[in-house]
Amino acid sequence: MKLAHILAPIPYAELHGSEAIEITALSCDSRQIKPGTLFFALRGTAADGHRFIRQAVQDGAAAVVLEDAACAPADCTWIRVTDGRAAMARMAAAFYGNPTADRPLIGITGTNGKTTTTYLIEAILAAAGLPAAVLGTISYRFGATTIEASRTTPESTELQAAFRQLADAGAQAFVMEVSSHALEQKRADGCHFDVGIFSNLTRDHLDYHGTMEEYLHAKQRLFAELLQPTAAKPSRRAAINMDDSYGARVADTAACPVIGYGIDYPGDVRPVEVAITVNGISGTIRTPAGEFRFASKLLGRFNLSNILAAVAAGVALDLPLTAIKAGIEGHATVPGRLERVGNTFGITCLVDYAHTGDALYNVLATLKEIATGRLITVFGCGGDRDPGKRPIMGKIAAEMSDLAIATSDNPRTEDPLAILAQVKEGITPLGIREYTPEELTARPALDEKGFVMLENRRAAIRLATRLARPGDILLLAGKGHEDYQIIGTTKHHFDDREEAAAAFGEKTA
Ligand SMILES: CC(=O)N[C@H]1[C@@H](OP(=O)(O)OP(=O)(O)OC[C@H]2O[C@@H](n3ccc(=O)[nH]c3=O)[C@H](O)[C@@H]2O)O[C@H](CO)[C@@H](O)[C@@H]1O[C@H](C)C(=O)N[C@@H](C)C(=O)N[C@H](CCC(=O)O)C(=O)O
Ligand SMILES: Nc1ncnc2c1ncn2[C@@H]1O[C@H](COP(=O)(O)OP(=O)(O)OP(=O)(O)O)[C@@H](O)[C@H]1O
Repeated sequence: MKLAHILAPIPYAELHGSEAIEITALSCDSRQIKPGTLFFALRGTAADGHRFIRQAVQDGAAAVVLEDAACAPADCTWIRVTDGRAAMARMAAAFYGNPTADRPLIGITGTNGKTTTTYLIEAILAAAGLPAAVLGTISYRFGATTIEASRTTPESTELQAAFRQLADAGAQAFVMEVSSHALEQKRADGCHFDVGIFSNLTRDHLDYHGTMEEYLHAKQRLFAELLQPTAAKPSRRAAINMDDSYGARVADTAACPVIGYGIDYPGDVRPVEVAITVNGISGTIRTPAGEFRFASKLLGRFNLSNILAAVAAGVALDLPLTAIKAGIEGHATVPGRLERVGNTFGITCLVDYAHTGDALYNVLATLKEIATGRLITVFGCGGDRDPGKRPIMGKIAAEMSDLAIATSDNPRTEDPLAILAQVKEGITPLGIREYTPEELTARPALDEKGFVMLENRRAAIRLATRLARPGDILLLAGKGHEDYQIIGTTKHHFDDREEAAAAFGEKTA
C-alpha cells in the first residue's frame, strides 16, 4: 500500500521524502523490522524508540514516523507527528482498510466484568443476525479463527490486523474489551466505536496509573474522546453503570447520549423484579424500548450487572428486545468464570479462575448469598509469585467456606508443602478445625466447619466431590480456563473441569 494512503487520515507536521513508496508492514519495535516496514519511533517508559531508528533503517524500514526531527534518518522517508501513538493507531486502521468503520463495534471498559459482558453481547448480536468477533483477555476470535491474545487490548497495529483477519473470516460486528492501559496509550484511537460501556472502577493497576484519578481519567477517554459523533458513525451511545460510584463522572464526560443502567439506580435499563438463586438469575428488565422477562444460568449479583450492561448495549444498537432476551438466555458461560461442571448428584460444581485474595473473596461472597447447602472450596497459591497473598487467601477460604481444601496451584520451583504451610499461617489463628484427608474419607458425614491440607490437586478435587452432598456448592478456584499445572519448570496438562467430571464419574452417592 502507498504511504500516501496510510497518511491520509492524520494531520502530520512534516514529511521528508516520497509519499509514493510502498509500505508492506507496520511496527513500533525495531526488533521486528522486515524490508518495507513503516517504523514508528515511540517514546516509552523504559526506552525511547527514536534511539532505534538507525537500526530499523539498516534492517530495511521503508519509512519512519517520529516526533523528534533531530533523530530523523538522512537516507529514508520520514514523517514528523506530534503524537506518535495516536498517529500509529489511525495509520494502522487505514493500512488494514478501517475494518471497524462499516461494522458495529462495541467496546467495554471497567475493572471487572469485561470478559463476561463481551460474551453476553456476542450472544445478543448472534440472535440479531450479526455474527460478531470477540477480542479480549482470553483470545481474539471469530468462528474457527482464533488469534492468541497477547494482551487484553493489544498495540494498535496488532489490534487493527486482528480486526482485518476476523472481518475477512466473516465477522459482521466486533465486541472488545478496552483496557485502561490501551486507552492511556491510544491503542484504540483508530477504532470506530458505536457503543462504549463502563462497568465499574475499583482499585487496580495503580502501579501503572499512579492514582485512582489517573485511572479514571484513562477510562474516561473512551467516552469523552472516542465516542464523539463522526460522519461514518453519527449516532454513537454510551452505556454506563450508574450503580458504580464513578458512573456519574464518566457519564458527565461522554461526548454522546448516555444510557444509564443499574440494579439499584433507577436508570434507563433496570430490573423491575429479580430472583438470584443457585440456579441462576431471572426476572423482568425494563428498557426505554419496553420490558421483557428473562432467565439466565449465570450466577450472582455481579452477573446481573453484566446482563444489564449487555442489554443496554443492545438497546443502544436499537436491536429488537426478542434478540436481546434470546442472547441473554442462550448465552453459554464464560470459560473458567463460575463455569458449571455438570453432574447427577444435585451438586453445584463451579470452576473459577479467582487466584487472588480479592477475587476469592468476591466469588465466595457471591456464592454465600445464594447457597442453600454447604460451601466447599478447593484452592491454592502459585509458587514463585507473591508469597504475601498465601495466608490472606487461606484466611478468606477457610473463613467463608464450610470446608476449605488447600492444595497446589502451579507450585513451579517452590516446595508445594512449604507453600501450604504459609497458607495455613492465615488459617490457624481462626481456630477452625483441621481434618486429615483420611479422617474425612473414613467419616464423610463430619459436619463441623473445617479445613484440609492436601498437596495433590487431583486428590483434593476427588476428596471434594466425594464429600459434597446434594444442594452443596463446590468451588474449584484458581485455574479457571487454564489447562495446566506447572510443577518445577514443567507444564503438565491439568484441567479442573476434566478432573471434576472424572471425579463425579467415580462418585457413588
Ligand atoms: C506498561 C505498558 O503497557 N507498557 C507498554 C509500553 O511499553 P513502554 O512504554 O515501556 O515501551 P518501552 O520498552 O519503553 O519502549 C518504547 C518503544 O521502543 C521500542 N523498542 C524498544 C526496544 C528496542 O530494542 N527497540 C524498540 O523499537 C518499543 O517497541 C516501544 O515502542 O509500550 C509498548 C509498545 O507499545 C508495549 O508493548 C508495552 O506493553 C507491555 C508489554 C505490557 O505488558 N503491557 C501490559 C501491562 C498491558 O498493556 N496490560 C493491559 C491491561 C491488562 C489488564 O486489565 O489486566 C492490556 O491491555 O493487556
Ligand atoms: N460486574 C462485575 N462486578 C464485579 N466483579 C465482577 C463483575 N463481573 C465479574 N466479576 C468478577 O470478576 C471476575 C472476572 O470477570 P471477567 O473476566 O468478566 O472480568 P474482566 O474485567 O474481563 O477481568 P480480567 O481482565 O481480569 O479477565 C469474575 O470471575 C468475577 O469474580
